[in-house]
Amino acid sequence: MTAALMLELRDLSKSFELHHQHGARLNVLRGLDLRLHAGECVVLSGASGAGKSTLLRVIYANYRPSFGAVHVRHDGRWLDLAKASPHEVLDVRRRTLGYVSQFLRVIPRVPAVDIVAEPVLQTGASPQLARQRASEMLHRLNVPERLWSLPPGTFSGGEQQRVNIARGLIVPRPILLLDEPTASLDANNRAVVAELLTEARAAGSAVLGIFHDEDMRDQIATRLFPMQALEAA
Ligand SMILES: Nc1ncnc2c1ncn2[C@@H]1O[C@H](COP(=O)(O)OP(=O)(O)OP(=O)(O)O)[C@@H](O)[C@H]1O
Repeated sequence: MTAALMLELRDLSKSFELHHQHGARLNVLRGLDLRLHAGECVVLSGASGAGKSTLLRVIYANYRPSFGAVHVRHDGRWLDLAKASPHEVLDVRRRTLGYVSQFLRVIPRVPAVDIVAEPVLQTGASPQLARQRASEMLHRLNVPERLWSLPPGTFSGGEQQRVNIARGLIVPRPILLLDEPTASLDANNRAVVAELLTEARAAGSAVLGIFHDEDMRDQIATRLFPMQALEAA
């Protein structure tokens, strides 16, 4: 049986208008096509500045593409995020499309365990169950228990990153976008993340990510998607 197509980019282009340079345009993505299936892990490769993060932000609808389509399978039907309403984008983000970046958005005074538990609460689960699931994730990612009840503002870079990954992976998502989520992790914790991603794929998630670490790439990528910087117009 062939795996379900989950995401399809068609003829996607993105350029930025540089307001400080008399409206010059910077072309970052041009005519890009990509298909992502359930259970795959496609890793974006290419030099710094090739547009890898921009591509993930366009898919997550942080940036609107200049041209082309971002078709996402949402609730069994196809939706073009390039044309979707803000309400539809929020619904897709809540139930279909997860995004884990390098940085945790710290909310003052909210303990780590509650930051991780929040996506579970949003599914309608009880606070007890959400906290239990959050504790399991934090434990798995080797975040010391003494930190769970503290807000992560003062945590180390790697500790914050692990809280961020725990939050990003705690609820299974049909499509997962990962922008270097393991950049500050040691080899042990990278291996845990690789394991969590393998489990997510086995459960049917389609993964698209940026990983500069070669070991990590070798462990998780089912395919590479090479990208190249374009010349400025
Ligand atoms: N909001 C923006 N406004 C203007 N230019 C931007 C914007 N976002 C990205 N760029 C430019 O787009 C190009 C691609 O950036 P991007 O961050 O996508 O590259 P990348 O491949 O992810 O690089 P790296 O591996 O260094 O993170 C860069 O030249 C960057 O300056």
